[in-house]
Amino acid sequence: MAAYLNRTLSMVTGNGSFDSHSLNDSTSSTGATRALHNNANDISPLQIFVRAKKKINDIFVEIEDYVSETTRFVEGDVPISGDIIDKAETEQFKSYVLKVSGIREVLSRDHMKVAFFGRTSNGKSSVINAMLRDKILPSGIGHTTNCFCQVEGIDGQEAYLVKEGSDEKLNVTSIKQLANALCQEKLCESSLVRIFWPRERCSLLRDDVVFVDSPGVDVSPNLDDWIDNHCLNADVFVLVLNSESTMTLAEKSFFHEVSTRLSKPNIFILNNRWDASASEPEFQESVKAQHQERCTDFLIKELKVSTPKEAEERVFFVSARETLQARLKEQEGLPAIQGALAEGFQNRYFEFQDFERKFEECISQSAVRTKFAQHSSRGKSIANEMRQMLDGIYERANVMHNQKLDQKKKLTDRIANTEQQLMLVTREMKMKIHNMVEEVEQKVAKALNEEIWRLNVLVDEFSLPFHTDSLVLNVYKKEINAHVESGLGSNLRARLSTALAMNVETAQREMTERMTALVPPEKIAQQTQKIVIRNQPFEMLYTLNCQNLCSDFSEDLEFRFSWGITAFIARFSGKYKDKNSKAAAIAAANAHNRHNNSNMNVSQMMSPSSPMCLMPANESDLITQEQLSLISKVAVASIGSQGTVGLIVAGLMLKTIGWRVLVGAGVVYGCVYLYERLSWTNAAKERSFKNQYVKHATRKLKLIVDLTSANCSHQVQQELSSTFARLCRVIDTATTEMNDELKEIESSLTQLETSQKQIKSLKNKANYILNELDIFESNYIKAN
Ligand SMILES: Nc1nc2c(ncn2[C@@H]2O[C@H](COP(=O)(O)OP(=O)(O)OP(=O)(O)O)[C@@H](O)[C@H]2O)c(=O)[nH]1
Repeated sequence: MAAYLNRTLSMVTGNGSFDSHSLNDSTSSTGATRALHNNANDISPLQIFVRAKKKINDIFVEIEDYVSETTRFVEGDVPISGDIIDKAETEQFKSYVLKVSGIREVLSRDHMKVAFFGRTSNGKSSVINAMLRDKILPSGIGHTTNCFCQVEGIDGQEAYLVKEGSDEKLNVTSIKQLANALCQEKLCESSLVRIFWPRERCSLLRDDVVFVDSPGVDVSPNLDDWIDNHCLNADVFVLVLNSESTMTLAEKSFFHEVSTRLSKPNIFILNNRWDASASEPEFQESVKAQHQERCTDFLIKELKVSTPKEAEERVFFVSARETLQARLKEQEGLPAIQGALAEGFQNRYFEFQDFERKFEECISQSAVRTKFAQHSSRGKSIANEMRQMLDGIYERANVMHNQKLDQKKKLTDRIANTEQQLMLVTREMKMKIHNMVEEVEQKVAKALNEEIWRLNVLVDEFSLPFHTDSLVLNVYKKEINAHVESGLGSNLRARLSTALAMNVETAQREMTERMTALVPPEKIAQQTQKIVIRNQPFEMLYTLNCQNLCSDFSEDLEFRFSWGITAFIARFSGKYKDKNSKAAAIAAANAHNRHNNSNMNVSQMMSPSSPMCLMPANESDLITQEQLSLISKVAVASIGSQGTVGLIVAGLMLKTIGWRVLVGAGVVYGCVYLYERLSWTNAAKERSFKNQYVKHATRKLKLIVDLTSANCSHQVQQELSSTFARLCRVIDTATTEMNDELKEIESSLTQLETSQKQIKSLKNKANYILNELDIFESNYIKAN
């Protein structure tokens, strides 16, 4: 301080008078202190706070953008957010938005706060006014300030004040009434009146310093309220003492209270009214030394807030009134020393400036450290927490990415394998169906042939009363047709159906097992409805339709003597008839093979009108029929001439054998005839009818053996093919689903990769912010 005083004293003239021009020069720009300080360090201490505030504010703008971007990302941009980001994390990210906006809010209100305390009339308001170079706060003898008055800067030109709990902007001249203890309108001691003063008018306000004036510590017992309401965020405390007296217990106990509530508060002690010492120069040094010792002891020993070296720099002897007067004159363009100023004004003035310089350094450092260190650390912890959460999200995204890649590979292999296997299984199944169909065809043909061979047994079982009456006979024919049809059907069913159904079911089961093994079980599980083969077991339909088949049956119930000539002719012609029937059967079978139409209705095919039935198999059959008709004619002609021939034969025989033998033979012949005639009863007719029917039905049924077996094999083929087609559809659906799933996985992979890139970029941003805060701390906090 001595060097500083020597330097500044050089501006004072040799005869001890104050050179106001020198002072004016130095204070004309930003004030003497700042000018000196700027020259020395090239930067105002307060500017450190201003720059630090701007810097941390810029960083928090970045943090706010970063937090919003990250929140947007976790809330909406990540398509599979539910899998890699849980709700709690999303909520946590959202909470950072509020936290950062809260910090920015506090940051915008952050300023350097200096609070003035001391007994009434010690000159607190005067000191503030002197520092602000204007008579802003009311001052006067006695108890003037009756509430807390806070002076802060505003950007506009108009000063105004606002009472606590009100938004009304009051004229600043009313501060004289409001804050004055003598005023009618009483405010609570701890209430606050905020005075907004244009920044342009005061450099300290421009640099974000806020001044708080208080009522005298001796006028109120509510010191706790004061500390809670006005001291906790103060960066510097100024204890304004009256140098004409000594520090009181009230002042001491207030600061004791402050130092217990705040860790190492920055306290300056101004021994104000030091101009009074000029009137008693002989005691000046000893009083000063006494005050200095008591003050430093108070800071070092009692409050324990300063080291001895620091305490030396915290105690000043000033005159606020003189400083204010000098500064007001300077602003009016008048010399600062005009008027009656006590001896030693220059020293007191420069000491006031020295106080201001130390105060500026202290408040700037303290505010940067206490306020911005906290913000910086909060910013770091937010960025760190977010980076950690993003690390976790990235890790989960990575795990999921690998899982999806694995799923993609498995699915691709599965699809390729399914397609390949399906081709093989299809070939195998076609072969199996073909073999089975052939087997069924053979079995049915064999069984039907056997049943036809045993047809007489079935016909013999028919027991409806027989009568030759045409009406009764028609009903009889219908019934016997029905009997044969159902009998054949049930016999075939009994012989074939169970084994066939089992074979079909086994084939279907094997088919189902083979096919379903090609796709994942869960895909099959979704389609069980489609896989269920059938509710009822497979049953073969044997379409015989004897009614139509034997509709052309016409019985011959005329009596015929078995030894008569007609019978011989009939027997002879019967050979041709049999031969003809055989040819027709061959023709029908050929026609069936040619058409190979298994769907053709058997009855349709075998109806009398069917060309297949009537048409001979080939030209040679036609010749045979013509020959037959010729033979019949010869036979009839023979019967017609049998009387003449008989007489000739009888004559010849009579001559050669003798008449006795002939008579005997005639009697025997007659007896045989009689016997046959008499035994031609209804039962015999029925037998004859049934025999004829069996022959006819056998012939007809043989014609449809191939067709029926083809029909049956076709049913089996239909059954197995439809099962196979159904299973193919199931596989198709499953493969389509797998392909869709593959597409989904591929799209998820793309999204995950995009998300991972975004997360990486967000992590980098967090690192950038952390780095910015590190630089901020090393530039502004650790450097202080
Ligand atoms: N001689 C002299 N008088 C001073 C000085 N500072 C202030 N005063 C006078 O002391 C009286 C009280 O000054 P204030 O600034 O009102 O004191 P205060 O501590 O704010 O008082 P309250 O507001 O009542 O708490 C006023 O008349 C001032 O002019 C000084 O340095 N020297």
